[in-house]
Amino acid sequence: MGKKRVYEFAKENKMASKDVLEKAKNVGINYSSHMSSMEDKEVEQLKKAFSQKSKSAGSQMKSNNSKKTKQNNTTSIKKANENNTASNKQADRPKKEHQNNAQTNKNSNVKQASQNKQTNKNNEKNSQHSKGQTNINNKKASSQTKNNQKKATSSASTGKANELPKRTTDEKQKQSFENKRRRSSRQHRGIHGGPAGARKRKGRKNQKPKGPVTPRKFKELPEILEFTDGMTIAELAKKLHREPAEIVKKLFMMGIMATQNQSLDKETIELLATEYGIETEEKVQIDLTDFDTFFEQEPNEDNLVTRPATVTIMGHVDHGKTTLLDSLRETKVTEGEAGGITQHIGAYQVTENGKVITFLDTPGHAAFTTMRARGADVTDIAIIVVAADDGVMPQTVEAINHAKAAEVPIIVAVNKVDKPGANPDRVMQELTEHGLIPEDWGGDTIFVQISALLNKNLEDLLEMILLVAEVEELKADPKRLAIGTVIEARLDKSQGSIATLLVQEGTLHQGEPIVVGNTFGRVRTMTNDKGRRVQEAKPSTPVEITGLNGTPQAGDRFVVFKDEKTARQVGEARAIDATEAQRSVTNKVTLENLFDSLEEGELKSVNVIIKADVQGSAEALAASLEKIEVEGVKIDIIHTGVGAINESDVTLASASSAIIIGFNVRPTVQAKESASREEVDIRTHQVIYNAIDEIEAAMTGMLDPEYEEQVTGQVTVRETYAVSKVGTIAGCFVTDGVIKRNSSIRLIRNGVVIHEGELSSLKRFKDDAKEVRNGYECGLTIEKYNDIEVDDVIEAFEMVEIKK
Ligand SMILES: Nc1nc2c(ncn2[C@@H]2O[C@H](COP(=O)(O)OP(=O)(O)OP(=O)(O)O)[C@@H](O)[C@H]2O)c(=O)[nH]1
Repeated sequence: MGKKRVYEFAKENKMASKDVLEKAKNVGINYSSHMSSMEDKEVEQLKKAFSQKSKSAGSQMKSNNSKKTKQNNTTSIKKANENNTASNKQADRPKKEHQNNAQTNKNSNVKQASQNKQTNKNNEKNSQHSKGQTNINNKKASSQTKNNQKKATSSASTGKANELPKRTTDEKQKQSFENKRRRSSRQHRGIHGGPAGARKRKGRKNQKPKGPVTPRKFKELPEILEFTDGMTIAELAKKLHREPAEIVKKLFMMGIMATQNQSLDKETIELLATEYGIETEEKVQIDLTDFDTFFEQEPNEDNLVTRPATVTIMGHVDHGKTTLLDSLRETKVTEGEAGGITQHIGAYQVTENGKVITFLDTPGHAAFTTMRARGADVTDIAIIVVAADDGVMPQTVEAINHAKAAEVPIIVAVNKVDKPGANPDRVMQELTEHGLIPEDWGGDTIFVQISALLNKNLEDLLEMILLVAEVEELKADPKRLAIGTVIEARLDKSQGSIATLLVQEGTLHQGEPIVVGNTFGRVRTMTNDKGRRVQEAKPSTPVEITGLNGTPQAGDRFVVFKDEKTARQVGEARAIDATEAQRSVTNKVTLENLFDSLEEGELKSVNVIIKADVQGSAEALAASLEKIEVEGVKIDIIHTGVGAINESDVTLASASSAIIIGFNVRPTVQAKESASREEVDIRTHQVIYNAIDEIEAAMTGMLDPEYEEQVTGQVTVRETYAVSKVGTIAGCFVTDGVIKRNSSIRLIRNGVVIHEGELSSLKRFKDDAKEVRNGYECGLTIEKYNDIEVDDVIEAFEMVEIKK
């Protein structure tokens, strides 16, 4: 038996590897990780150190659970601090405890004093993010944080004030409603501004001496003025318990002219508050449609509990990713569940030593990166599978780089060790070049040699995952409203949209209002990875849900809201935002926008993908298309293939801004869906020439059109009438061709062009005319031009595009 490793020692002594590492450090032994091997002498030394510790910590070390021990210690430290007895014991404790201690000490006064209050608040805050306004204003807003104490006392005195820094959604909704009302009332006043304003002024003049119409009870100024940027004077007046007129006056004295309904900026409001001698606190409005708000929310430390790790398996093609996922699923999932049949929902959980691990069921870094690209970082640990008989391959390197880019810890699973040509050492050697050095060679990467096919060493792999998870200290707050990420989503004929969600924080319950990506709804049903209906899903748990009004996409994030109304509003707003965003970035090439793309210099060649019923037609079409060249713009065939246009063609087209031409083939349903989502242009034809013509026409159309002037007719001015408000009307006779209402004109006097412009009216007798032909009389006026004289000649012309 070889040397003992740190994690084995930890396991034997029923404690966390992390604690062992720390203790070792304290006694002067530096292990690089939990995989480090221990000298016998060190084992003894550590045992001694721990037994001393257990003496000094009293009965607490007796606890079996190492985590518990840590917590117990911390709580006891807290207590000790409170009693001011901690200092005697400190020398004995490991470094981390010192840190804890110091921190607790530091925090204890401030924290402890406010904690009761704060905890309640936080609880409320965290568990009710649908109520929107979180404590952000505490962080960002208050320009006067020094005033916190004051605030505390004032808020303590009134229950309502106590809640103020935390804006609830109700308040937020009220606020946005208020804003709308304000806007509409402003508009209203805009329309009826005169009379309303006048009435007010009159009223004030007449009634002021007699006192206000609605006598207001005198109220003290608030101690803190809570405001939002852009508040109106009227709104501020309410907050300040003062008449708006008084504020208008005050501002006037400060040199700021403003009316009651005028919005004031932050600086002015702060100035005004200074005038009144009170402090300000800005309330920052949270945009509920921005999910970052929920994902970046400070956790409520008191609620944090350990959560399962989420693992993604990556590696080169055929190195055994799927086999590993299947083996783990078959041996581990079904094992624990009597008659359990695993469902493919995109993720599943296995239990090892009573601890749960969540595996994402889509192997490969493409899915991993797509998720990341959409802002979803769900993976905690990456397993890089490398076949021992094949070694490090291009996609192995890619996978390593993807994992490194995501800053996710890596475990290497050297697979297929059962194979005759297996050479695990070579794999290790090759991986060192990519920064993955095994523990035995002085590095800190965990390598496990497995055979996914024969289920060999899978337990070891799971144990290592648990070990890394433990070191990572993965925690989540199950008490808040759930947030997380879509793992998979599809449209089902009978059930509608089905999405697999991975809960990342909070607990998801059946029936909750939810916004998923740009869709929303209520969680109608929840099914777990074993196909069982469940009522709730805790952090790191994947569940399949129904009840959404649309189908989200993998990698979309979800947020649960307290009430359906907010969920609907947020969902609808996000859908609108997404449509607008999509509209503004239409960079996909379609035959329609081909010309614009070329004009902006984005394209020098047009990428085309050809799918045909037989290879011969595909090649013929490709050859013909490649011959088209219009003004230096060429066709570039990036892919040809036989068979229906599938999703992969669309993905390729989307990634390379290509147009897909189908000859005698149609797109599959999925391809059609994905093409409309990705805005990929698919053109299908039965006749080769039509396909060529269409492309050629589009390419011709996309070239800069050239125009030439075409004179359509001539008229002579016979009379002129000066009409006030209209200008000069010319009574004319069409001597040649035709003059149209939308013609451009040139006014010629004695052979000299004296004006060029547009008509502003053209009439036959009293009626407006679209055009007047040769031999008829007409009346006309010229836009913004009145210097028309009898015998002037008016030439009508049009700019006509020259066909190439
Ligand atoms: N001998 C042996 N063969 C294995 C082992 N693991 C996987 N294989 C075989 O290797 C081949 C590829 O395995 P997959 O699991 O499909 O590999 P993959 O990495 O998922 O491949 P892609 O999905 O194409 O990326 C299959 O024929 C497996 O049976 C193993 O441990 N030992």
